[in-house]
Amino acid sequence: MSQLPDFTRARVVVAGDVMLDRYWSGSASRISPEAPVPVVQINADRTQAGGAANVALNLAALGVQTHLLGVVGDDEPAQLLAQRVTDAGIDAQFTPSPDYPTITKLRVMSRNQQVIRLDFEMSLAEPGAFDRAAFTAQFRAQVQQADAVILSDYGKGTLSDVASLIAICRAAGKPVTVDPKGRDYARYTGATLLTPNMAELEAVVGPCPDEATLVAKATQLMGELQLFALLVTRSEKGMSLLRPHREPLHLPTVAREVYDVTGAGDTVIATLTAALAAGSDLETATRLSNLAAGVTVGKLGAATVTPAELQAQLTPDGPASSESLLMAEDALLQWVEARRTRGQRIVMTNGCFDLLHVGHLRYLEQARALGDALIVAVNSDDSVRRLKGPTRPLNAAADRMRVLAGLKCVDAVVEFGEDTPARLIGRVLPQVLVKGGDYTVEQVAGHDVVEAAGGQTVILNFHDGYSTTATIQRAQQP
Ligand SMILES: Nc1ncnc2c1ncn2[C@@H]1O[C@H](COP(=O)(O)OP(=O)(O)O)[C@@H](O)[C@H]1O
Ligand SMILES: O=P(O)(O)OC[C@@H](O)[C@H]1O[C@@H](OP(=O)(O)O)[C@@H](O)[C@@H](O)[C@@H]1O
Repeated sequence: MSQLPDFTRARVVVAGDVMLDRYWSGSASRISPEAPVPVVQINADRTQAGGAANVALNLAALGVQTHLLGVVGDDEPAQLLAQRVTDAGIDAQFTPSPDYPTITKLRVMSRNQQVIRLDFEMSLAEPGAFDRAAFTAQFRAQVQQADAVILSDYGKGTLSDVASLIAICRAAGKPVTVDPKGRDYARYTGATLLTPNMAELEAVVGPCPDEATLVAKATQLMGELQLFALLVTRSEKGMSLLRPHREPLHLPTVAREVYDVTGAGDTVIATLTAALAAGSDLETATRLSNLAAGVTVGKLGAATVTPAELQAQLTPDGPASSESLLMAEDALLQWVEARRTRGQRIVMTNGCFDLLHVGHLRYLEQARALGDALIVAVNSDDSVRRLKGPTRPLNAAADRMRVLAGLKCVDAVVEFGEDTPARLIGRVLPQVLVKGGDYTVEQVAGHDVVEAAGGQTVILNFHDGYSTTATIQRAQQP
């Protein structure tokens, strides 16, 4: 997939805890004479839509026809919030709650850092906080015209009868994604998909110290709640998509720089649901949401992502210098992820490539033809010495890799230090793993993990008469 779905044809309803994010900023150059606290001299007051309203902003920034339902007080923050969402082209219906404040998060900032956050809120779960029947009636009406629904639960009480809202979506046959809160997940039974972050999930299923435990516990929860899927967002570890009877899909983060992670979860659920509503399949929608989160964490405050920014993540940069094909392992994983998201088939092979000869070239060209991008993993100098003896390699790893990177058929080059690249292959999980004809499939390091993940191992024909060792021997003859 190299094109984005057409988000403008999607119509999505967001219901949940809307809030106003307020930022008071100024310099902090002295400590108060009254108490050991910094004095911030405020010179800027900025407001932004937050919580469920930030989810709506993220949808609108993608071009989605967005309808927002929430509860606000009778106060200045309510007016500011209404202004922010209307400016973004969102159709908002706010149910009044005159005796309660509009939920407001006031951050006092200095040098782009929070000095303190002040929350103004009272639980909207209390009976009589707002006209719940009117809210539900508006929700029901909006759902009928929607392609998909998002329930953005920050535990403030707007969604305290979330089970009946999910039932409305199900009866209307509309997908409903939920950003959950609290410990009682039974109330989300029957939702299409939940997007807890790690802390939210662990609060419900207990500690998940490793990926296997996470998958086991999340899979059990998914079954109990009869979900279609569960997407666990894992901060700097990316995200994991779980579906019944399917292998988990673990996506590493693609963030190039991380500045402020506030609201990344809002971006995830908005992008994922927008893509589903625009006709993408769940795996593509998840990959897009991961790319979008990678963009948003590079921005200050709760932020949004435009289709142009998302498209830039999908579009390869212009002609790269061959040096840029030399990658460290983590950079390679991000590179792989971006290509997978574009639907590319990744091919991987490995070797020492000490003296490159035409047999190598033919085999690498054939390997490249099996997919859309070829990664070559190269043994480090120590690894070559262990395999081939103390006189090898003739060329240092940096030079061997640089020569490979100059070949037209090679798209990425990475070094590995172990005797075999099995661990690295297990991280990359190429769709096609290739070796030359001097191996059988069973002898190819990493073939088992690649095949378990649905990939294939290919042994290419051996080109007789070409070998580095034979070339060295010829050169040594008097
Ligand atoms: N520190 C980080 N480094 C890189 N990516 C991050 C980081 N924090 C969040 N992300 C991205 O944002 C997504 C959502 O963030 P997460 O912290 O898991 O959820 P939430 O914002 O709901 O607490 C992650 O899946 C990841 O793609
Ligand atoms: O839950 P509390 O802390 O009371 O309130 C929510 C806030 O922490 C912030 O949570 C963020 O989302 P993420 O949770 O970072 O995705 C965004 O929605 C902000 O707009 C919002 O102010």
